[in-house]
Amino acid sequence: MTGDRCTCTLGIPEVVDFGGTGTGSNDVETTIHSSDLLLLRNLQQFGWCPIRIPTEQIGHPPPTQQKILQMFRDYRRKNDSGQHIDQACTSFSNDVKYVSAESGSKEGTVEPKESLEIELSSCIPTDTETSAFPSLLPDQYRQEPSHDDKNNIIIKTWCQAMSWIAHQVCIRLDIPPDTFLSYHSTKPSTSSSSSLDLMRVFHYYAVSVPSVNDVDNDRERLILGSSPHTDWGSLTIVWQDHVGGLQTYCRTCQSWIPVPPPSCDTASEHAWNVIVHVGDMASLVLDASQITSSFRSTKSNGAQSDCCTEPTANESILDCPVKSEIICSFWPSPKHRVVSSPSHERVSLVYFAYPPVNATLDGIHSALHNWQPSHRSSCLPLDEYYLLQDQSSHSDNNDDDKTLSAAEMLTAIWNLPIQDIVRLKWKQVYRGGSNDVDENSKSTSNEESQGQR
Ligand SMILES: O=C(O)CCC(=O)C(=O)O
Ligand SMILES: [Fe+2]
Repeated sequence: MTGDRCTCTLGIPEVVDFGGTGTGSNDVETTIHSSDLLLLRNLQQFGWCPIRIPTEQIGHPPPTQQKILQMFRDYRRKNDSGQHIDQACTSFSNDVKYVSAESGSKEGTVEPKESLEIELSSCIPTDTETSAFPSLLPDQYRQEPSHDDKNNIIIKTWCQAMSWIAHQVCIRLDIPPDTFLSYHSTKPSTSSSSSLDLMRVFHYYAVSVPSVNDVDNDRERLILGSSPHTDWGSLTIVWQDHVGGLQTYCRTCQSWIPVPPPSCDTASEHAWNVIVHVGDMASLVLDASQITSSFRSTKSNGAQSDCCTEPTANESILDCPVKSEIICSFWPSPKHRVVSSPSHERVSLVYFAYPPVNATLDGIHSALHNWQPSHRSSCLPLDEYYLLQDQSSHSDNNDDDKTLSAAEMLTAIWNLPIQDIVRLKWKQVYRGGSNDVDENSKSTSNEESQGQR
């Protein structure tokens, strides 16, 4: 099944315009208030929503394909000239990491792309720099910066812009931003250094489809730049160029639906056209079915519930498992993938936002207790959440290791600090090489890794 138009009645979500002037199709939906409702409706119905933000709100023009491709050329030129012989992973500065091939599935299929990666904590202006967003460029950089400095500043500016957009989504929906996000744009110094948020700049190669033999004639051959997955965190903000290739899975009509790329007209410097994806953590804490409440009800009254009693010191949390295999969430976590084009290279920016490092899913669930997103919810099997899947490659699996079911995994992570959950996931997706994952860094330093979601 390819990216055909969805045949069910759901269609695709309408663009939400943060500028309030609308896309021209329906003026009723274009006031600020109704655009917030549309955003909420889209996240409830689809788990994702296209958003247009006028450039003047962000203060910096959106990326262009040309600019991003130039960055990768700059990196390669520098690398070829041997300047980074000892730091194969470091790009324009110590903050920006280059990641080459990635293996995106358990089977180890290599995804034809490269990326540059930066953590939000590296993007916050220090006290000596300007802290006023969106005037991000420190004075020192206004004098003739080097090529690398320019790339470095631009990437940081994009990262801040994407972080700001995630923050705006929460504000517009009245979600306390410090439940879903670790960073307030109004308080740049607050706990930024311990944020897990990161942005990746992707370059997907144009890959031609191998010739189809007779046996496979009726099956379409797709090259996946990013294999199907859900994102682990709270919110993901994606900017894609006009080539497109991002697709989301419609669980109703069971087919892949293209996420429309901005047309060449709208891909102008006047607006940022992005997509917000609900991440697994956000979806799980917005549990409408109350399956995750069984932990708290046993904790608060210590009584036997239909789950079990709170584990004693000698029992593991796994003695108190989630029984259900299905969750009904106010916001579904959308499964998505990227299909490589046979003829056009594609670029994107992907910003992965996580809750505060020391928060727990349980704590966020409680904090959002009074946040009523209305009553619509979608039910999906727990094993649809990649956060709850064991993403270790088959060859990494020791036969003695018991693989946890998705329900057991949810039980196991429910009260863990977010940073521990994410560390666990990095370990699962780390591929190959003799070096251990550097737990202080979100990057692996060898040739083949799997992307953070
Ligand atoms: O490049 C894109 O458009 C999306 C990639 C993605 O979904 C991811 O890296 O998690
Ligand atoms: Fe993703």
